[in-house]
Amino acid sequence: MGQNLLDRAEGSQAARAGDVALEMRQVVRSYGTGEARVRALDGVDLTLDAGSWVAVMGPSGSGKSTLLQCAAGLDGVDAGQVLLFGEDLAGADDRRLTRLRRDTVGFVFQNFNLVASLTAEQNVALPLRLAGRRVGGAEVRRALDGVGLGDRGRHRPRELSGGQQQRVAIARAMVAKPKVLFADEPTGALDSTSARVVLSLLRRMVDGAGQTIAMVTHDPIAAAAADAVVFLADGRVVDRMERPSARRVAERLASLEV
Ligand SMILES: Nc1ncnc2c1ncn2[C@@H]1O[C@H](COP(=O)(O)OP(=O)(O)OP(=O)(O)O)[C@@H](O)[C@H]1O
Repeated sequence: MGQNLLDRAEGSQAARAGDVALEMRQVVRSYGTGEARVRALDGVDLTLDAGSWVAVMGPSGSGKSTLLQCAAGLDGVDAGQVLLFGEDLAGADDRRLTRLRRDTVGFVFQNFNLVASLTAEQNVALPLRLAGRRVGGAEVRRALDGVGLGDRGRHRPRELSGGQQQRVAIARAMVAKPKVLFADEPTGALDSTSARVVLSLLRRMVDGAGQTIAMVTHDPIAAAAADAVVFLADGRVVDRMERPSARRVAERLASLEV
């Protein structure tokens, strides 16, 4: 990671207006070989402004999860460029990528990915501990307070509802103050009430803390909570909708799925 990116990652997570958080240029990512070769991403161009929230939608197999993995530096690309705050991930060695993942990006997954044997507080503190940082109890409790779970810090995941577990996962992602949060189906396993709570937490991160979110979802209602929706089909961006409504998103998605 370049010093420029490190400086910013270590400073405030709030981005400056006009910054571009993520830029993908003609990104290609294939899997398999020979007959079985699949172009999961087939020339993706995508720009994500800092301080904005973009949902990624598309039919099953259209490349949504692959896009998120490549954008976050969890997976490499075959061709094209991925720039996070202007820094080309392809040019980053393993050490730089590790620091980038630790300092600049956060993740939230559909199945929460909490450690079953740890309490909510320990789960929230884990990424910082693994990164060798001292973690204050107050910092962890503030993060849990922020997602409305200040009284559940000593509970283990199995003692929490799905919605509460996802809120712990959000607190865990946010305690490191990432500039960009990548969320893969964050409401996919939740009932509609819990989903609404999670979506309002994500909105607060964007509006309150100036963070940037890229979120894969199948749910038009979740997508409508974002500032814009990008539609993928066959590994390409085929449309982008600003200020989406659930109805318009559902209609556009249906037209891609036929
Ligand atoms: N590790 C892999 N090995 C081989 N093929 C893969 C791998 N990961 C993804 N693919 C293929 O790449 C394409 C895109 O997959 P991806 O998971 O990104 O789609 P998606 O839009 O997220 O799908 P879904 O909505 O079903 O989760 C699919 O054809 C998939 O089969």
